[in-house]
Amino acid sequence: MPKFSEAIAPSQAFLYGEHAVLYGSPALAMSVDVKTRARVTEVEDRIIEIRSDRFPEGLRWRYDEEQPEENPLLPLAYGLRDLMKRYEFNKGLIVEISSDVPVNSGMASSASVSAAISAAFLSLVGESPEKYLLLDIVYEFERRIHGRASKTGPACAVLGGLVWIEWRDGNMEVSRIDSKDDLSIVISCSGLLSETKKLVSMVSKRYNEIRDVMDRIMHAISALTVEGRKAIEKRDLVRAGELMNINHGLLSAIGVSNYVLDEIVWTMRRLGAYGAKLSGAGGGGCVIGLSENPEVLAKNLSASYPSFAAKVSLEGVRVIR
Ligand SMILES: Nc1ncnc2c1ncn2[C@@H]1O[C@H](COP(=O)(O)OP(=O)(O)O)[C@@H](O)[C@H]1O
Ligand SMILES: C[C@@](O)(CCOP(=O)(O)O)CC(=O)O
Repeated sequence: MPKFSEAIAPSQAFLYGEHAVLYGSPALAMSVDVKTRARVTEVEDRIIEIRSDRFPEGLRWRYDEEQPEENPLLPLAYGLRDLMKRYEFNKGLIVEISSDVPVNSGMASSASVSAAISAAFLSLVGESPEKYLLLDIVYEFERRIHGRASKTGPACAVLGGLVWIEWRDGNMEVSRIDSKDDLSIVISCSGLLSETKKLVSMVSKRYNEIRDVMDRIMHAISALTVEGRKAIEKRDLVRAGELMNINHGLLSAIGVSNYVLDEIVWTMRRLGAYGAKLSGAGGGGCVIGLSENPEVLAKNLSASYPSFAAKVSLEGVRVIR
């Protein structure tokens, strides 16, 4: 039996502060109990092969003989190649990914996958890194995939729970707040792709063009994120929902919402949500909402959009074999 290891990692919902977190604001996100599983198997051939149920074309790369062809899985292969060098692993790997996380949906599928494969690889080579070291490794993957990125997705995938991102002296610091498992949200999917890299650069262009205006919006998002944290910690869902509504309005203002996302947000509100907003990069992807009864809201929304209730995952990435 070839040597292998397997790990499982949760995904993310942005409660407050996406985009603005790239401009110095804090962010609050929830690790979501919708997960990615990755198995990493050692092989003698010097290859990196990635198979994924979401990317049926896969990738196979003889890493010291050929240049790999363009492929959406390439950033993962490059990230693995770096890890293999760092841990002096001179063989090959077959990586099998199966994920319940919708791709390009604002749920940080990229970070969830990167955390599962990094943790599985490290276990294969007999390492059990401290969580914050693993977080830095996953953040490197994230930067390969997106270019400019915050640590929010990696923190949700690695640490689990509610994660707080803030800037101190020019560095992004990550901490876990709260440790109760009683938070659930509703997630509704637009079916439209949310292309993180494209949206981040669109916002950056706008920021450079009308900086005074954009700075004020980012500042308002920063303030509401701080208030949002207080409301979430107190489990004051009414106030937390109200702040989500404000956050969604400001995300619309910076240009990352659209007709479909706004329609889902309004449908959630009409069906009784305390508040709703797009989650992640926007332009498509998912909308999240807070409600007294997320199961019932998700069921009612399902008539119009694929929707489900999702619980906070207190557990971050975990090696399972
Ligand atoms: N199930 C998966 N299998 C393999 N790679 C994945 C999977 N999910 C995400 N990825 C990687 O992450 C990229 C998508 O990341 P991104 O555009 O940020 O979407 P998201 O907002 O869902 O993170 C994919 O192009 C791929 O490299
Ligand atoms: C726009 C941004 O704030 C969130 C992107 O989230 P996602 O890739 O859509 O899950 C970028 C980031 O935080 O890395």
